[in-house]
Amino acid sequence: MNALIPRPRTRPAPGAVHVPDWLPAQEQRDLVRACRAWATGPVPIRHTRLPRGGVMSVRTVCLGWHWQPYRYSRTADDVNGGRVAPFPDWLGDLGRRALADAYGDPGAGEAYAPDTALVNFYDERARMGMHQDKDERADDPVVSLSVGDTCVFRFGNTENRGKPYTDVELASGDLFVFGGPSRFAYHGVPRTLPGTGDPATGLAAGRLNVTLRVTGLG
Ligand SMILES: O=C(O)CCC(=O)C(=O)O
Ligand SMILES: [Fe+2]
Repeated sequence: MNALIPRPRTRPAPGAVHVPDWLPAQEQRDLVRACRAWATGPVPIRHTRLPRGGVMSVRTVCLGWHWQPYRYSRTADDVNGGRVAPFPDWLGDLGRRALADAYGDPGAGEAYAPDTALVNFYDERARMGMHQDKDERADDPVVSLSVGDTCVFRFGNTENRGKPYTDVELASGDLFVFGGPSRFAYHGVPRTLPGTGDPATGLAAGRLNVTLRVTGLG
């Protein structure tokens, strides 16, 4: 929900930009509707299984390429073997607009060609530990869009999971981009703030996050 006083843009690290209230309400609703459809299949949204037997508390469904720890494939071999839904053109357009706005660089926007999206759903207990997005074979920026409950997004350094890091609140409609020197920075979601989302988005509870990436895979 929009605050009376707009939240300022911040740059927690070089190449990392937080743009509050970037996605208009109607597009948040459209994104929720699309995520709801993707969550049903061809590969259903699921708690990702980790190699050591654990499961992630977040539920994830992928577009374009399927991600499982720690690789991308065209088929969801750890779910139902299905081929993931295609990465839609409109989502690429959204990513180009996002990047151009975040960096104030129309050229960077035009050149951006994401080919995968990870759609994450957080219920009130879900969290994501500090990690790097490093299974891509390209160093193009990651574009992240959030809808629903606000979360604490921890954006760290490229060396380790610890300090220095910056905690940023990502609210519904916020954009976060990390590229350049921050592309391989550790980041995570220590918690969400249940009840902070506006049900008018179509999401009665929880948080959706969509990250767009360039896999560099052919
Ligand atoms: O939920 C978020 O804001 C971050 C998600 C994330 O880091 C990931 O999917 O790799
Ligand atoms: Fe990540």
